[in-house]
Amino acid sequence: MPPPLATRAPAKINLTLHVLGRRADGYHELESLVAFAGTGDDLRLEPGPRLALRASGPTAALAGSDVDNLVLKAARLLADRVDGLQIGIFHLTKRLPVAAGIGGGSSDAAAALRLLARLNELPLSHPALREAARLTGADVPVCLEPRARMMRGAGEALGAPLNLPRLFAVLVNPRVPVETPAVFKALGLRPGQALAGAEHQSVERSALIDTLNAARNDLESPALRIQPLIGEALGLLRQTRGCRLARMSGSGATVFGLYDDCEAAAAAAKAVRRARPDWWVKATSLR
Ligand SMILES: C[C@](O)(CO)[C@H](O)COP(=O)(O)OP(=O)(O)OC[C@H]1O[C@@H](n2ccc(N)nc2=O)[C@H](O)[C@@H]1O
Ligand SMILES: Nc1ncnc2c1ncn2[C@@H]1O[C@H](COP(=O)(O)OP(=O)(O)OP(=O)(O)O)[C@@H](O)[C@H]1O
Repeated sequence: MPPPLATRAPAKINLTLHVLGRRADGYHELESLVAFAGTGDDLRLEPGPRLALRASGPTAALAGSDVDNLVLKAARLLADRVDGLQIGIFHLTKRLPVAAGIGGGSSDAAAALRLLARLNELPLSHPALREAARLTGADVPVCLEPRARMMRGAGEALGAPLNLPRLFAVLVNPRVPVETPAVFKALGLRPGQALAGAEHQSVERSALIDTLNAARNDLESPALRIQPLIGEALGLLRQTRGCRLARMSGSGATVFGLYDDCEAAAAAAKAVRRARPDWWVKATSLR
């Protein structure tokens, strides 16, 4: 029996995000340790002659029109590159907050490519798949095989998968969208300009949280200027018992807190929810 054509599109978390500078083409050169959460969207593919998307779930309406969905963009880019590609109708269950720095759209697009690869018996290393991922968006290549790893360049240069210890986390999003281009713009780099103090850092497995504490997210302060609720979310996490690190993911507004065990993460999520019942708050694990 063929394997079921369904997959999870997990949230992407930038445990670190160092901006090295801005390239001549306007994109920023990054160095980011990326991990994936136990929470995410779900995608299913029903094979058929027509490419289409049916989106449902609590945040589906926020993701914009189906024709502009990154799931279809990725599928079209792959169909343009592989003769006779078998396609079908995608069913997306959308739960992740949108424009939230946790790569929801990117992970959905990567999930679509994984399902098309499975249906067409293409390896994930297939050049057409890699190219379709890269052209869909900067975060899509790292989401193609969602395992913790270093991401460099504009997102296209990926390190080998890392066996990180499981991290217990709370994700908090104040339910305000933050647009990625605006945050990069607020960083204020000219094309060709390096970010002062930018240096390469290697990440060791041991004492991972201490290592993470020595790193940072360079998009945090420009994003905070655009959306001050990010600061409130960070402040709330820092007040929770046992919070070892609180930081923003990607270009925001989602922030994450790290804890030593899942009980501490669950208690912290409860405390944040009590303070802000209107926010999206999720206790999860990252790896
Ligand atoms: C901030 C991160 O989430 C970190 O993982 C990603 O770099 C952003 O990935 P993404 O949302 O998939 O980005 P894209 O949709 O490809 O690009 C959105 C916009 O972000 C800016 N952008 C993105 C990635 C990058 N390395 N440099 C950039 O300057 C560009 O202005 C681009 O027009
Ligand atoms: N499947 C999708 N899910 C969410 N947003 C989508 C999707 N397809 C297209 N979009 C559009 O993409 C934009 C970015 O949404 P997304 O949730 O991927 O942002 P993000 O989490 O900030 O991404 P990143 O962390 O990669 O910067 C939104 O403006 C949204 O309208």
